[in-house]
Amino acid sequence: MENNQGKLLSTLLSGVSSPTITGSGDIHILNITMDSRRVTSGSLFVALRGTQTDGHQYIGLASELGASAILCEELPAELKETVVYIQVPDTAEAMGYIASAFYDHPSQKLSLIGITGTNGKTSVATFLFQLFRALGYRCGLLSTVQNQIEDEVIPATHTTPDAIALNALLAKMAERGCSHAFMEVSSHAVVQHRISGLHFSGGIFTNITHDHLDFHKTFDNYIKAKKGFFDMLPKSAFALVNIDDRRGAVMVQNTRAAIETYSLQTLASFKGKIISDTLAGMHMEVNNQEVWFRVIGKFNAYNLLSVYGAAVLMGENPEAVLTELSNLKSPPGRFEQFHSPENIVAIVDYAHTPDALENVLETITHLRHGNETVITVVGCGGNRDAEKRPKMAAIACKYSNRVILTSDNPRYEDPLDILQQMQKGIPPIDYKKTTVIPDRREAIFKACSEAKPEDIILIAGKGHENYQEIKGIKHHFDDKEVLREALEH
Ligand SMILES: CC(=O)N[C@H]1[C@@H](OP(=O)(O)OP(=O)(O)OC[C@H]2O[C@@H](n3ccc(=O)[nH]c3=O)[C@H](O)[C@@H]2O)O[C@H](CO)[C@@H](O)[C@@H]1O[C@H](C)C(=O)N[C@@H](C)C(=O)N[C@H](CCC(=O)O)C(=O)O
Ligand SMILES: Nc1ncnc2c1ncn2[C@@H]1O[C@H](COP(=O)(O)OP(=O)(O)OP(=O)(O)O)[C@@H](O)[C@H]1O
Ligand SMILES: N[C@H](CCC[C@H](N)C(=O)O)C(=O)O
Ligand SMILES: [Mg+2]
Repeated sequence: MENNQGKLLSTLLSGVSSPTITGSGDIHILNITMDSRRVTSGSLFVALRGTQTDGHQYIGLASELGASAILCEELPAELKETVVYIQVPDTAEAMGYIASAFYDHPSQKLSLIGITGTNGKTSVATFLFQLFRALGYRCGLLSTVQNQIEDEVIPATHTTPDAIALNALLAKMAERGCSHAFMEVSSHAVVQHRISGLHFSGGIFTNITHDHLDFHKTFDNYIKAKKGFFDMLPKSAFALVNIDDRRGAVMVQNTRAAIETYSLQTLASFKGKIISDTLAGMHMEVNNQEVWFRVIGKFNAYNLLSVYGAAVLMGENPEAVLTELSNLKSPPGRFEQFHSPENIVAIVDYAHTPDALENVLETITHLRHGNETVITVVGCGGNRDAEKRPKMAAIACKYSNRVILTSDNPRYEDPLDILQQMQKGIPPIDYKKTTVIPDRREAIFKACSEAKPEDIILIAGKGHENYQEIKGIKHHFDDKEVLREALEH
């Protein structure tokens, strides 16, 4: 751990392949940071090439602020005698190994399970965390909604934190006696080497569909990013993949880990079948054993199956696992249901990709008894993959009787531009059922005022989020809060 004496630089570099050191490795590093604004005396400053700027520009500043060592890809023109420079081909990758060493390799002290895929990461990680706690283990969780060490909640800023924050959190978990940690592995995290140097006991692949092409540019790159996680798994780990997803096999093509599969459609190590699915619960067969779950929807059948598989692969008793799983509730903002006194059903869900929206709406379609009206309120995030905008509007129309298009974190874009791009996906025949209400609160109120008893409202895209991000400022906004108010109105 970080202490007054710090860590010997040469020890920190032991996992880094062929670093070129200018100066002596025999100095003590008190902390590591990739942000010059956080450099203090005795820091190791890591120069990262980012999307907005290049950390190499801040090397001079970092040494003025007291950095005793600099990790970089290119040496600065002027070297300071009092500073040690370590040159590596990829600073982001090296930072993973250094962060791990700085915190005494916490991932080796726990059973660390990573979950990757376009949708379902938070759900699976949270279910695993809840399950293993129920089975009596001390556990940690790293997720989009929040990080958690046993009962202590630590706010999350990313789905997968940067390598330094990540190792610091894992170290805290190990220190508190956690035996297990469950974390989401985003595709950004793989590409940016946030997970380099970590020791995983297992990896889970949920699915891959359209998202984040603003960052990865092509679908192929996005697949490669996710596959990168399985490529790095050690031989001792398991790689549990959803083989109903067409890319499931590709994910584990080059992995050294033991390949295991789950499926609702075909033979697999963990095979499930949905017997019935209603608002009250889901009845399934899991490896020939019948079980009733509180969480519902086909997508959750996949999530539960992967959780069951992972737990069994970690040596847990299958029956005990199913008993505990059947009691679990959905994580915050994942198909969360609200029932008004007049019996209007409203669902808040974090579906913010075409695939997630389609899954949720298909689930709702299955749950309908007959003449209920389905009203969907949905928007798309600003400064994010624009290709999903018309697709999500089209999907909302396909499955709903009424669609209200609204704003979802416009960030630095004009909300009306985003809405116009969404509208391009609406087939002319559906124009009549669609309304555009940029103000999300108004949109939710409108949906609730139109709904009659038994109708189903879906509020999609923000789930657990408690803000609306506009021009760099996060204004308090909570779909659930507004919904409760609107339903009582
Ligand atoms: C696109 C992306 O992933 N960006 C992340 C990245 O920032 P960046 O590459 O833009 O960094 P930059 O601003 O160019 O700066 C480059 C370097 O210079 C340094 N710098 C900069 C200024 C200065 O004065 N001094 C200085 O040293 C910065 O600290 C940085 O190390 O590195 C930062 C530090 O780790 C992250 O906070 C930031 O996440 C931003 C906020 C973000 O929105 N990320 C999203 C897209 C993201 O990561 N999402 C995934 C998946 C979400 C999902 O589940 O779907 C996630 O894991 O959360
Ligand atoms: N296995 C699944 N397959 C498809 N859709 C799913 C699955 N699980 C959940 N979903 C849908 O996707 C939404 C997001 O789920 P979840 O938060 O678990 O995904 P995530 O992968 O963590 O997303 P993010 O990339 O934002 O972190 C849910 O609200 C639900 O609509
Ligand atoms: N982690 C995802 C979440 C998107 C959620 C949606 N509400 C949005 O803001 O687009 C992202 O940052 O792309
Ligand atoms: Mg998530």
